[in-house]
Amino acid sequence: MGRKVERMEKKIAVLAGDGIGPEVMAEAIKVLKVVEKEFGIAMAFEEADVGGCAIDKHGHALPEKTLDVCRQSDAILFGSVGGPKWESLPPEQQPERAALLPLRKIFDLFCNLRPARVYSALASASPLRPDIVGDGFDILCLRELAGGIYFGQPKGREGTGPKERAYDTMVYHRWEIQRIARKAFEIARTRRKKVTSIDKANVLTSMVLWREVVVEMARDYPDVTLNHMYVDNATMQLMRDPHQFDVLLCGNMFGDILSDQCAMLTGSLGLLPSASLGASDFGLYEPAGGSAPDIAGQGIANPIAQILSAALMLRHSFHREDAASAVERAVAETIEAGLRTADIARGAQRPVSTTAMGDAIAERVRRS
Ligand SMILES: NC(=O)c1ccc[n+]([C@@H]2O[C@H](COP(=O)([O-])OP(=O)(O)OC[C@H]3O[C@@H](n4cnc5c(N)ncnc54)[C@H](O)[C@@H]3O)[C@@H](O)[C@H]2O)c1
Ligand SMILES: CC(C)[C@H](C(=O)O)[C@@H](O)C(=O)O
Ligand SMILES: [Mg+2]
Repeated sequence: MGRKVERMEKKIAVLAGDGIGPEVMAEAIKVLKVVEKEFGIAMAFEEADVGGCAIDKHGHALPEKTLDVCRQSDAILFGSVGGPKWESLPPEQQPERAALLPLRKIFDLFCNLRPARVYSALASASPLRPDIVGDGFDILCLRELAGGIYFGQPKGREGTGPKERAYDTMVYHRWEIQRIARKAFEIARTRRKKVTSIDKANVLTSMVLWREVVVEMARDYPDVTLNHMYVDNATMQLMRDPHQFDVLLCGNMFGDILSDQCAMLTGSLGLLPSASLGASDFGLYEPAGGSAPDIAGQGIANPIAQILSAALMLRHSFHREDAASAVERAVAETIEAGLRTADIARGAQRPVSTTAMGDAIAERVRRS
C-alpha cells in the first residue's frame, strides 16, 4: 500500500495512573498495536507507575524511575491520576500536584491542544439544542500549560484562626504569552483562520499584559482574524453559538475550565483528547478528563479520549499523519456504526463496554 516504514523504534512511556486510567489505556495500546503492524511504525511501550498507585507502591506520585522512563522516551502516553483515596494527603503530595504538574513543568510542555469536535452521528448526545449544534462544530481549545496561576509564585498558606490566609498568584511573562500566542496563530492558519483570545483583562493585571501581547503578535499574522473575549462571556457564548469559535487561546486556568465545557458540548468529557507539546517533538498525550472515580472499575468508561490522544501522539511526536487520521477515522466510523459507551448513549441506545468500544475501533484501524 506504499505506506512508510519507520526504521527507528519509537519509545513510549505508558503512565496509566489511577481510576479509569488503566482501563482506557489498555484500549489505546490495543489500537496502537494494530497501528504498529498496519502502518509499519515500530513502538516500544514501557509502563511506569504514576499518581496515587505510585504513592501506594513507592511513597511518591512521580518516582525517579518513572521520570527516567519518560526522559528516555519519545513521548508519554498518560492516563489520569488522583482520586478520593489520596485526597487527605497534604496538597503538595497529592497525585495531581506531585506528578502531573511536575511532568508538564519538567518537560516545559507549554502548549496544550484540546480539539473538541462534534461527530455528526453524535450530535444528539450534545446537551445543546439541535438548532444550535447544526452540522456540528470543531473548536480547538489551546491552553497555556506551564505558567499562570498554576505555577505562579508566591503561593502559600499561613496563620491561624480568622486571620489564616491562603494565596495563589497569576503570573504571566511576556515571553510565555508570546510563545503560546504564536502557536495559536500558526495553528489557526491551518484551520479557519480565527483566534479568540480569552482573558479577564477587565479585572486581572496579568490578563492586561496577555491581551497586549496577543495584539502585538497578531501583527505578524494579518491573514488571521483576532478577537478578544472575557472568560465569563466565553462560557455563555460557547452555549449560545459554538460555531463562532475556531481557535480558543486560553491561559492555564481558563483553558482548564473551558475545555471541560467544550468536551461536554460535544457529548462527553470521555471524548476529548489532549496533546501537551513543547519546543521539540516530545509530547505528553492524555485525555482531558480525569480518573472518574464514580465509574472506575466498572468497565464502562469511554476509551475514545485516550485513543484519540494516541492519535495526536502519532501526528505530533511521530509525524505520521497517515496513521493518526486512520485512528481518527476509525473512531468516527465506530460512532457512525452506532456503538456507544454509557456516557454517550441516549434514549434506547444500549451501551457497550470500554473493551468492546476499543475492540471495534482497533478492528476498523486494521481494515483501514
Ligand atoms: N489528567 C488527569 O490526570 C486528571 C484530569 C482531571 C481530573 N483529574 C483528577 O481525577 C479525579 C476526579 O476528578 P473529577 O471527578 O473532578 O473529574 P473527572 O474528569 O475524573 O470526572 C468528571 C465526570 O466525567 C466523567 N468522565 C470522565 N472521563 C470519562 C470517560 N472517559 N468516560 C466516561 N465518563 C467520563 C466522570 O465519570 C465524571 O462523572 C480528581 O482527583 C481529579 O483531580 C485528573
Ligand atoms: C488534574 C488537574 C491538575 C488537571 C489540570 O487542572 O490541568 C486536569 O484538570 C486537566 O484538565 O488536565
Ligand atoms: Mg481539567
